[in-house]
Amino acid sequence: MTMNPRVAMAFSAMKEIGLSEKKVKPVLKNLLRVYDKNWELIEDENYRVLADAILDYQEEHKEDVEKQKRKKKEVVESHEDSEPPRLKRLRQDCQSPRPLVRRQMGPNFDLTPRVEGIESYGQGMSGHGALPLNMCMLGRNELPPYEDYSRDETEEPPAQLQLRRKRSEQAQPVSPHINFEDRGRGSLLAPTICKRSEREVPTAPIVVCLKEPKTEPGIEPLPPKKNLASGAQTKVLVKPKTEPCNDGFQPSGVPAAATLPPNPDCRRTQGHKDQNVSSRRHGVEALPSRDADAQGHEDQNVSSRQHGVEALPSRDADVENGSLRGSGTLSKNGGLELADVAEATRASVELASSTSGEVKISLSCNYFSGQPNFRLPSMDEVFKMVEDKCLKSYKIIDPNFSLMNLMKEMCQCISDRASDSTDDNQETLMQITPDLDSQERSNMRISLGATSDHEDSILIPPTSINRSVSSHSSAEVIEPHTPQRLALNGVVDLQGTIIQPNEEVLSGGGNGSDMIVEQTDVRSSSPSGFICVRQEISTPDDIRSADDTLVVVRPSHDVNDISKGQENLPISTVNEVSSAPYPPLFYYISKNTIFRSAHVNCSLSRVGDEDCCIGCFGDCVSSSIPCACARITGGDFAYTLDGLLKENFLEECISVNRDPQNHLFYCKSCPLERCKDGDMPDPCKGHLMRKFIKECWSKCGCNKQCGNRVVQRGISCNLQVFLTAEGKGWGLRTLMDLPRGSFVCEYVGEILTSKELYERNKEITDVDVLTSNVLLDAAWGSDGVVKDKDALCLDATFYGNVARFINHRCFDANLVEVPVEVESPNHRYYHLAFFTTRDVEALEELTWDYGIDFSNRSDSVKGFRCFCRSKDCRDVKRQYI
Ligand SMILES: C[S@@+](CC[C@H](N)C(=O)[O-])C[C@H]1O[C@@H](n2cnc3c(N)ncnc32)[C@H](O)[C@@H]1O
Repeated sequence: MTMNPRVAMAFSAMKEIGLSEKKVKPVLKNLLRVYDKNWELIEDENYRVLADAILDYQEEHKEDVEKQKRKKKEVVESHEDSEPPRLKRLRQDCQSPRPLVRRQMGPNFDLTPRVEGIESYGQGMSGHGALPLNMCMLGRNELPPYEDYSRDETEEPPAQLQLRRKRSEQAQPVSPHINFEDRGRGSLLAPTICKRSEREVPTAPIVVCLKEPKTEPGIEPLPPKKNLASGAQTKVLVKPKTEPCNDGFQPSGVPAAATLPPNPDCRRTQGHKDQNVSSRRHGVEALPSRDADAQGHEDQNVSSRQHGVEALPSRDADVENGSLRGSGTLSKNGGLELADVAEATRASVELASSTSGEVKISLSCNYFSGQPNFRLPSMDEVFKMVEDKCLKSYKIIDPNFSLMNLMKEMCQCISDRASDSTDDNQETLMQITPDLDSQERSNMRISLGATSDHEDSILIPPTSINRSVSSHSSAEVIEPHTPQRLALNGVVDLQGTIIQPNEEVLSGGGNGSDMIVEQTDVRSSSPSGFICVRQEISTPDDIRSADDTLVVVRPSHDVNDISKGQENLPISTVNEVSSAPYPPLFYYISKNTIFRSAHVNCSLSRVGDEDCCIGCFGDCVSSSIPCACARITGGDFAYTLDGLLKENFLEECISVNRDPQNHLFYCKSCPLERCKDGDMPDPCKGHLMRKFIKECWSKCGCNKQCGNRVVQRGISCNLQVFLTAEGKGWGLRTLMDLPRGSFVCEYVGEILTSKELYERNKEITDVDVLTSNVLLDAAWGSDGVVKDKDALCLDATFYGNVARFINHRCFDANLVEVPVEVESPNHRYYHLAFFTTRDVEALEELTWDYGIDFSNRSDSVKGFRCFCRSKDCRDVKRQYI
């Protein structure tokens, strides 16, 4: 049914002053009824009457329920003898549209009914001729019994409704906190909280008391429009009648004479009572609840207070305990059109908070109309239960143990931790930052919850976010950024074998135009409108949000040092080519990190005497007799005294790359093939046999400056990440001349088993994110079947170092990768180190040969179109075949 535009306008006007449709609707309906659909009166002064009525209703809710009940009871008792109980048939047949109210309005207007013949009831009660009867919150069938007094239209109405203006004739600002001043004498806008028997007693006509609104600080007065007061003296105001209310709302179609069910508010009040009492014991102040139905939330708030908790402003919270059930009953039995709260399903309570309130723990209950008995229990009850459980389960015997204190402490710890910028362990914290596209907007914020007031950026420990932050929790907000396809869609082993999770063809290269850029706009897909973030993008699960959208959150880059101080030298980032901002975000790590199941046993106990040089002292390389650590390299160290790779060693490494066919071995049962889940794995495609370096390490007697400790000392040349002009995307270059055989950097990433990587890539491929991984297979084939747990890979897609920027160059790349054992003597796990294959000049790009076979369609298409410009480019050759 289309909404009456005037109703819509009224809703909209009220919305502007913060009154929800749900609150406006019942009051408006009753006003329309009372004012005989005289919209002008309602619309006058920017809906002042309506606003007043609503706000007074809310205010009235704060009244003590018992007091009202007592009053009502008194009224009932005082009238019981004089009035027949003929109240049930009210508006059933719409036959009594008599003017019941004399419309009057003066400068001091009253909307006070004068009940002819029964005037004494009201006057006796209030002194203003008003009876303590709520009109505005009554449903249609709750209209007061005066309608039962069949009267002729021409007769004097049984009551007069007079708007009584108390203090001034001027229009007043509408405040959300206007009080009725005559609440004590039973103003009409209070919710009906009465028993069924009370309602069935004949009572006096409707009384609507409007009083001067008070101006709340900070609320601008509404501009005086048509002055209600000045022109009001002759205005006909109110005529409650028994017609079906067809004022734009959905008709109920239910006979109005039905006996009213118990008012939901009664239950609500009761429902909250326990909670209130309970909460007070904890002695904390409650926040004002924005939309909360005054009484209901008052209770809730009180409840919260006692736990040191504040009741959250809950959008739906004005339908709280029991009210859902109550409204349903009303609708069913009484056809109460106003009871449209069945869909309201949420209640939120803040449980604990840090001292300054920036960190809070809140409880949110979702329930549905299908759970009519849903009632938020007393928090004390709950806390007691949990504490008892804790005592039972965890044997916490300290009688002072308090869950509330625990939660408070937790909030405080988070707060302290989050704001402790000098923390040494800062790397374990996550900095929520803007994407680099919007780096200038550096004050990106995290909002802990959609309604959080605290929007300052904070650091959050990864573990606290991993998996827990989703669209549902309305957690941190971060601008969506553009995860870029990083490298190869598959694992490139050192020979060029690629683990291909599937045969999907990926296009694009490393440049701005060809590179496939994945736009992950989580905002658009997040139900809450917030962007979901994950801190650890370490598993396929982790990179998906609750709504199954890829969520990529990485820390921001420091353009002056992409390593953020983790390397010996700062590594700057420059873009001299385009307006594209900075590289895709990732976690910079300078050391390999085990993802989950990778079996990397680096314990000292596994390093036998034959694998270290306990007896050495100082610098092993300068010693006349090479130590045990040189055994693997044929009794001679791979490094020169200057720390460069020796010529012959380097040549061998290069030739393995350039002439792979002569350096291949084949697994009996290749873990790469096994991990693809096939019952009949394909035969091994071959792996390169490489030459290893073994560096001295902790169990060795030499010192840190020993010449056989090159890779483990880390980067020692000036490097820079830059945007290539050839369309390869970001690349790495040296800022200084490097002699041939210089160590440049190691390939650092997460260590995964090949199975894990396969699964990850499969998952990532599903969402079109390219990966950047290498296979640590340099020693495979040497001793039979490689166990799955030993088939290790490095993945720098999410966690990596500067090597993830090294682009591919066919054949004559200026870097070569060399397996280097440091901690582990068993060849399964090693470091992959890059050395220069020739002298490299400052500002030259550093490249290595990924070993991709561009002639193998399935390999090359998953990689990229090569822009290496090598005269031996395999991709170019393929095109000319
Ligand atoms: C390990 S990443 C290198 C860094 C990458 N350019 C970046 O911007 O992050 C590998 C990716 O760079 C691009 N790339 C590397 N070498 C390339 C080449 N010779 N030609 C074209 N694209 C290349 C490809 O997109 C490849 O998937």
